Amino acid sequence: MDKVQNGYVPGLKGVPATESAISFLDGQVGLLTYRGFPIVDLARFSSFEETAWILINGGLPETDELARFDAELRANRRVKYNVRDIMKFLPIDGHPMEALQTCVASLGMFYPGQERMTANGVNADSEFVEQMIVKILASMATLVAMWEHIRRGDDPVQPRTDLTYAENFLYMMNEREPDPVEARIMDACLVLHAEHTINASTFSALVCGSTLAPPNLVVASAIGTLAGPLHGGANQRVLNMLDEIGSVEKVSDWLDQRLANKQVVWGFGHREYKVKDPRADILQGLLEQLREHRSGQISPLYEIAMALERCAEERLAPKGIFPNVDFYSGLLYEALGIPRDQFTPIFAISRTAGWLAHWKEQIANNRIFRPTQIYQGYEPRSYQPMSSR
Ligand SMILES: CC(=O)SCCNC(=O)CCNC(=O)[C@H](O)C(C)(C)COP(=O)(O)OP(=O)(O)OC[C@H]1O[C@@H](n2cnc3c(N)ncnc32)[C@H](O)[C@@H]1OP(=O)(O)O
Ligand SMILES: O=C([O-])CC(=O)C(=O)O
Repeated sequence: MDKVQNGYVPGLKGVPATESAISFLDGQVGLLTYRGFPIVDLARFSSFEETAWILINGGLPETDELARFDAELRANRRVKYNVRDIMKFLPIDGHPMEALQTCVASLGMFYPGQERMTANGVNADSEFVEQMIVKILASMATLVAMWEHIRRGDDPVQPRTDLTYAENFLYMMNEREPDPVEARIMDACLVLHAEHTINASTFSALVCGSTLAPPNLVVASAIGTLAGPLHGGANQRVLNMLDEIGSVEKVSDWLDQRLANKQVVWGFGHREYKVKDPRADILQGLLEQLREHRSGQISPLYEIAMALERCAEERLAPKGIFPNVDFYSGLLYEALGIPRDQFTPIFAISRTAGWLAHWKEQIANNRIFRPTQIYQGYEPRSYQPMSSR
């Protein structure tokens, strides 16, 4: 039961935090649209580049608009050598989300221009906004792949400009040109994770953006929020959980035990959806596509995941708890050769499009976020110096 006292709603459940025209979801029927376009169509027919453009600019691009945006993204894939040097100082066993946050936070020092945010009394100059959107979005994949090589003690693989965003990411991660079917699957994953109304990390981005902080720090703040296991960090935990279950036969007992211990099942449940997340369905479809492409060869963990979903039909579905976007994504990433602790950074690459779209929307009509609280502490009381306590 959700407590509402004196207007305070824990977790701000159901409380509107902003007005936005970027995405819409209906959690009763499992509908998600970006700028009005259904996610099913975007995942099938669009690309990450076009989806990012749609989110940031509001509608479908003309051919030349998309070509220009794509060319700018390609041209901005390289990051300064100094960013690489920062990575070299980070502990190799640190979580990639921490490495990513550190490096994204540093970008503003290498690409300055913060003073332009408040130029001439307006909240931002549009050229700076567009430049930073491209710079940050283009850098994300490079930073994630760069950390993968640096932590292994290898030289990073330089980005290529002749590949799409998704192809280039897989190329930089795996040091080989990706199979076209695999690249298309990665592209669809990036589309699917790009935006999701006012989730926790986007809210974090909005709060940070509302202070007119620079966009690299807006994204860094969102990365920190996405990292938690109740949010984007669940995708990594799903795979570890499937490993722990071990086999299809053990699923039912494992789930009983888990629920009896009042532990959450990773990759299940959502604040907004009371049906299966539409993206989980699409991701499962992509897993099927990959299985067919590989002549039936896919991780045995996929069978365990499907068995868990079947068991949860009886035990969690009646409470409105279904697989969310994090449930099937990791199985795809693992099949594409990506280490588990890089699953959430991939989510961050994609969600950067949504974060920056919200940042742009926020600063165009800004008011600093400054909510209030219900004070539960002491009445004013007298301070005793240490000597008289
Ligand atoms: C990209 C994303 O962020 S998608 C979400 C990724 N996160 C996860 O997969 C982590 C597991 N899921 C969860 O912890 C939750 O479902 C959240 C954080 C996503 C949503 O949280 P809330 O909207 O606050 O729901 P809340 O935690 O209040 O759950 C309501 C009830 O469902 C139960 N519940 C919710 N999710 C789960 C779950 N995954 N497993 C078991 N029980 C669950 C809660 O225990 C609670 O039960 P109760 O009413 O008996 O106390
Ligand atoms: O909307 C949320 O609460 C979580 C989220 O970001 C998503 O599901 O993509």
